[in-house]
Amino acid sequence: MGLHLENVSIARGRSRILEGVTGRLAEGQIVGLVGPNGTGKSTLINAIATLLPFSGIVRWRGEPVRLGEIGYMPQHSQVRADLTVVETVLLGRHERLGWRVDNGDVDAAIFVLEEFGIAHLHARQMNTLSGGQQQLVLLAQRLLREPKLLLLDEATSALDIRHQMQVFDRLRAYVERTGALVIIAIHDLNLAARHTNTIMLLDRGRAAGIGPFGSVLHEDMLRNVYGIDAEILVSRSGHTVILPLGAVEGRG
Ligand SMILES: Nc1ncnc2c1ncn2[C@@H]1O[C@H](COP(=O)(O)OP(=O)(O)OP(=O)(O)O)[C@@H](O)[C@H]1O
Repeated sequence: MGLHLENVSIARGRSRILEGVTGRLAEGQIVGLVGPNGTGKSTLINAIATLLPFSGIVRWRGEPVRLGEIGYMPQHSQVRADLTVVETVLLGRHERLGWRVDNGDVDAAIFVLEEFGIAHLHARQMNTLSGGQQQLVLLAQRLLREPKLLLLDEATSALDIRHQMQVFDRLRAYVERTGALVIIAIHDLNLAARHTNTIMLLDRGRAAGIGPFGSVLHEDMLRNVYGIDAEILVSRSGHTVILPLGAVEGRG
């Protein structure tokens, strides 16, 4: 059944931030939500997560979204409390844990940390980690919940290239194991081309295209929406690569 969006619109004051966003996103895939700065990606994610009032329809598996049942990681997520890494990951299961944490839960938390290559940090205080390390821990926390709908707002923006690939490999394995739908807002179009199944392109609050990368982000679309001239190449290993050539003159 997946996620169904119909005419999702949001206005703030006089400005329309989302306008008539419509589309169906099937389960069992990674969807890259892309578009230039300020085009409404975070707003759409927040609307799906029920954190913003909107007009239109959002249905997950035919029902309204319930925030407690999905995974959601906002842009610039941080942990301010005085917690260790493993405690932070365990908070992903807080409804289930109550006052008792059993060994099975700790093992599961350590396992997710191992998958992200950061199990060696398990006893560190969160506030002693780098921004990228914190981002990995918070992703591990979201995955420990095993949500069937996972909304990630630029969740790999602080990561080096190896960790970005590691995160997408883990998300891919997670999607294949659980049949979940992962929607990730992302600026790096080459990363999106490599690791997502479907692209949802926003252009000034409207859905300008939904589909496989090549059918949405062709050279004309990059010019019209992003204001860049670019070549789209196929690498020796058969992957799509966007090579930006320059900004189109006269675009703000
Ligand atoms: N609280 C707010 N009040 C008024 N306008 C807002 C508010 N929050 C966001 N906006 C506006 O809504 C538009 C969409 O913002 P949003 O953060 O959703 O874009 P985005 O695509 O996620 O951008 P970025 O890629 O820069 O993170 C922007 O023009 C922004 O200025």
